[in-house]
Amino acid sequence: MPQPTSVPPPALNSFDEFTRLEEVVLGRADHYNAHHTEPSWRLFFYDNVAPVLGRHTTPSGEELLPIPSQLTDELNEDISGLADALTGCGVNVLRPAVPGKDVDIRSPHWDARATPPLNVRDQTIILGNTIVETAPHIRARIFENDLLKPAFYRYYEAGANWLSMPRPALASDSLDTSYFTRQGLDVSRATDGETAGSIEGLGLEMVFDGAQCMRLGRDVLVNVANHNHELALRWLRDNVRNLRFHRLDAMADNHIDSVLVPLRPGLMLLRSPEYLKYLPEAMQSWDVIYAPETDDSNFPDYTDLGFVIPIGSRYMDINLLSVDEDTVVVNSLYPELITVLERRGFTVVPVRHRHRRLFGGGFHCFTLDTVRRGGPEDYLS
Ligand SMILES: NC(=[NH2+])NCCC[C@H](N)C(=O)O
Repeated sequence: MPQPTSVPPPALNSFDEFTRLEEVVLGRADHYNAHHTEPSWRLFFYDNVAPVLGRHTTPSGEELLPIPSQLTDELNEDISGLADALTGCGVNVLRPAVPGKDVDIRSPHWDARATPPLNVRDQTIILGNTIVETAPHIRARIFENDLLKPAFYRYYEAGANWLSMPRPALASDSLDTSYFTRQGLDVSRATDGETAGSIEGLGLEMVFDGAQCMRLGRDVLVNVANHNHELALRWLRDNVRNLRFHRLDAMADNHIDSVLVPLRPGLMLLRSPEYLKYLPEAMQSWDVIYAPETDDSNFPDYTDLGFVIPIGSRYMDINLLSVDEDTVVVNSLYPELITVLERRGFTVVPVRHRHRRLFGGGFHCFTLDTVRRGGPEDYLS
């Protein structure tokens, strides 16, 4: 009798954001029941949370802000919808391991409630056949990739290369606040009450998230907004020799995937014309779809739920995921964008995603596209 043959895992191959998607890791929100709003978290989300900090801090200085379970349940329901849609498009969907419980972590310098592996785009960049684990900014995320290791070993066994940026200590002086201070903003709402220890002689560290990159074949755009990021760009250039890294000078505080999404060679989705100037010259002549206006009616009303904090902006839904150069998965709660994309000839797969502003991620953030068909093409000449 013929033996059933087990299909070998595919080779890691992901150079861009738009060629045919074959395999993806999709995040999960199990146990996402609190935001630990300690200083590294507040600084990371400062653009969005500064206006509500203070107003929402409890008198006891409690930093663990509970997320109502209804919201996490609804988020998981929407993520299941995304999993089904991707499977329906013929994409193989892998998931991170489940945390199993709430996890409190402690380093020699601080402690934090661990963040579940939801926004898997953030702590890893796939550069061709190389897994690059990045250097977390948020303390609560320092062990997040452990839950992706089953997937990473699967690709490693199949021949992938695997690198990690030096793990930052995230001590009290590690993070650069200059992005905000350059704009004349007071960062004390983020940094006040810091209880982490310091390390003598350690200044600003290499700190960087995968979602600060956009991949375009042999070119990678890299948002550098401060010295933490500057160190990481140098590390990328030194360690990944086969690609060209282009510095985008402070296009955003950190992540750029709710500002810019390349849709196919020569066409990109961009938040607004003011962002064009940050892009490499070759991209400035690309055709652009600007993100259409949306209004508050597309966002849930949380007033009855008591405390919730928006860590994502109203632009989160720019953050779509391409299945191929003609097919995109878009939040059904951004109908204005769906209309524009359909008019441009795209096949849009609508998937509902309600709580994107509370968990800081859209479909691009929730996914790590590990296998796409494209190679190290030159899209910039
Ligand atoms: N990979 C991600 N988590 N991206 C999300 C970027 C969100 C961006 N900071 C905004 O508020 O619009």
